[in-house]
Amino acid sequence: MVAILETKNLGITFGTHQAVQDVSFSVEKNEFKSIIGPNGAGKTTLFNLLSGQLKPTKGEIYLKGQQITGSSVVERTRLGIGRSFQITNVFPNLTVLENVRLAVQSQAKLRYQAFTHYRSYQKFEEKALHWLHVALLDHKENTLAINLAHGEKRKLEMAMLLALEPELLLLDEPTAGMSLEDVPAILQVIKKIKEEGDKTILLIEHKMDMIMDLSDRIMVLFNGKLLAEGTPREIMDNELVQSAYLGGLYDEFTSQS
Ligand SMILES: Nc1ncnc2c1ncn2[C@@H]1O[C@H](COP(=O)(O)OP(=O)(O)OP(=O)(O)O)[C@@H](O)[C@H]1O
Repeated sequence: MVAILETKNLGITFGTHQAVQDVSFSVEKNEFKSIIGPNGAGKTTLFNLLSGQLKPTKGEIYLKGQQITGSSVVERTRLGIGRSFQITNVFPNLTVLENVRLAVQSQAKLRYQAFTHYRSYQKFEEKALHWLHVALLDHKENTLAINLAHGEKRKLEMAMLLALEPELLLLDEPTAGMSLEDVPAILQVIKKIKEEGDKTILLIEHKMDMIMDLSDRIMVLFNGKLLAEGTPREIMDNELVQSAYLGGLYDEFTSQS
């Protein structure tokens, strides 16, 4: 197995607070790995370190064997890291298709320095329609983003992220702020991406049934430290995890299965 992402003793301190401490892990190519942990455990901060929004005060990050610890966000995007945020981030007054086409165009520029002239336009639009299809939004292509329901905006965001063609997807709580009825749709999109089989995915989520359903492996963060790592079953059976974090959620899951 090839590690697409690896961290060694990664850490960051804000003032005296060690938000992430000595976190070492690796993610294999095409693996689906989730990160769980209570509020404030350091999950989003870890993502910020991986995507380059924050620079670590300690440790190293490697992407496909290449050290990227000091690389910028743009450089990491070019190298294949794509990151979603907890908040929706779309152009409200453009249509769904226009939003995704812009992402396709910026990917072309970023990767191939292609000049975006009118002959490329049709190609960009075809690609954009493909990503809308993957994100289960094909029927909404002409809708203004501002008029989409919240769940649909998250799907659009996912389509825009996919349009950047990242090898490694960092998904930060894709169901955040969603109503319960919207959750199955985004879950369906993530499953579809997983089934296509050519993406490595790191997912932060609080919804345990979703985590159990999707993950090959799970990492548990607690007070900025990596408390445990293993298959969903290993994590469920891990007494340290149960006592430190899962509690009621664990009982809820086992009574369902
Ligand atoms: N820029 C910052 N400056 C100071 N403290 C920060 C900063 N970013 C995060 N923190 C602190 O680091 C800790 C970890 O926060 P983080 O947002 O990573 O947790 P989380 O596990 O993602 O939580 P949640 O599940 O609520 O999103 C928290 O105590 C937070 O207050």
